[in-house]
Amino acid sequence: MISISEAIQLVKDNSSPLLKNTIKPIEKAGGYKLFNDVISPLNMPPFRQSAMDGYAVCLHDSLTYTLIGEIKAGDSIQPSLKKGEAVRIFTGAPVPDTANAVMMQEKVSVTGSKITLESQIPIHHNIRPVAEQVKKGALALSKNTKLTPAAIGYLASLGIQNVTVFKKPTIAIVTTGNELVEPGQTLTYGKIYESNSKMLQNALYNLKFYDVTIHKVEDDYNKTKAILKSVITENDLVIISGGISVGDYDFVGKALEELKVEALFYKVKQKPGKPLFFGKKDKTSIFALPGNPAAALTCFYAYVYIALQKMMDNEDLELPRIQAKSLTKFMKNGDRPQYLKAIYSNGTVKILEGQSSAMLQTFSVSNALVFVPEEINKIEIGDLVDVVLLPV
Ligand SMILES: Nc1nc2c(c(=O)[nH]1)N[C@H]1C(S)=C(S)[C@@H](COP(=O)(O)OP(=O)(O)OC[C@H]3O[C@@H](n4cnc5c(N)ncnc54)[C@H](O)[C@@H]3O)O[C@H]1N2
Ligand code: MOO
Repeated sequence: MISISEAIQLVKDNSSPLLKNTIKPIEKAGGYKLFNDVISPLNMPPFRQSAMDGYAVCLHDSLTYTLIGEIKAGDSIQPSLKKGEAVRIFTGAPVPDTANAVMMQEKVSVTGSKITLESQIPIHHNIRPVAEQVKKGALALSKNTKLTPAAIGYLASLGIQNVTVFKKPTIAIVTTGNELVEPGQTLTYGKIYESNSKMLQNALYNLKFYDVTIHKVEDDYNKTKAILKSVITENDLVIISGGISVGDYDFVGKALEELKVEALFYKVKQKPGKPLFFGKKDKTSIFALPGNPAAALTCFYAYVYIALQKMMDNEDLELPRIQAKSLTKFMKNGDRPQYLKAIYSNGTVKILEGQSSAMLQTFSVSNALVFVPEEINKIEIGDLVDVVLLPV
């Protein structure tokens, strides 16, 4: 059995950026990182734009101008202004080449075809110059930029429809167990509803990993081996739930061994999640999470999360950790470091009742895990404790 820090280090050392690429329509590229520099195909803005609703003028010494027309956003007209002439103009409309400033309408008084400015305005006032944001042929966004909603909008404004991004891992979730029944089916004696696949799939979706398939297998050695063989070949990451402990019907460990998966660790000194397995076969990372639902989800956040961040070449590999004042007392049994379901709020944290690794009720209302190290057995109200913030 290894320590949590050794296990985390092994996950970090044995996970690497995927470096594969894929082309995505920009509306589906949010959260991805650019695989290439994106070069702007046009000047942005493509023409001199009015930044205000008001009057475009050809400046002269007087404050009074003669109105000669109107330009709306979307118009393609190019009236010719002489010194002392003006056109009515609206935000986003093209400013004629012969106009050199725009005055907002609040600062203009109009009498028939004459307008009078409140004060003199500087040249170029309220005109967005051509290519102010980016020039045609210049770097619009550089490789590795994470595509935020703003970045998607920016690419769309440049007329870009598709981008090449770093591919995210293809992920298989495999659940094991004869006792598992699909929600919707009748629950007979001895059976429970299968919940880990939906839980883990949602944890992945929450982190914007959508290339996820779910596979279910009963407690049968040959079937377990067959399914694991195929998902390991076809995916970058395999997350198995259950069947990894020492029972006579826990076939995952034996099947992985038979499939020549390199075991990097099995069993971590922690609660919950002791019988956690991590291994590799060629480039595929394989986690076998304990079947107990809360143990499976805790291990997902503490270990699988790190592998995912490493695969995406992200800098922050672990979930954020802070210290907070405990609002509750807690007594730890045994010497395994423990992750406790908790609610963090504003510098304080409440450790919840019901910490069994079989229970999801408390996890459902948690937004954090309190980490209690090996050497601490007792938490008093007011003690500063380590808190892992969950991405919920
Ligand atoms: N003799 C020992 N027994 C056990 C030990 C041990 O050290 N010695 N460790 C215990 C710990 S700790 C855990 S955690 C579990 C892990 O067991 P497995 O990973 O083999 O998981 P299963 O036995 O398949 O299932 C455990 C539990 O979780 C339920 N489960 C499983 N999969 C699902 C699912 N997809 N959805 C909902 N619930 C699921 C399953 O019915 C069991 O109740 O081993 C202990 N035993
Ligand atoms: O690892 Mo188990 O999760 O302690 O129940």
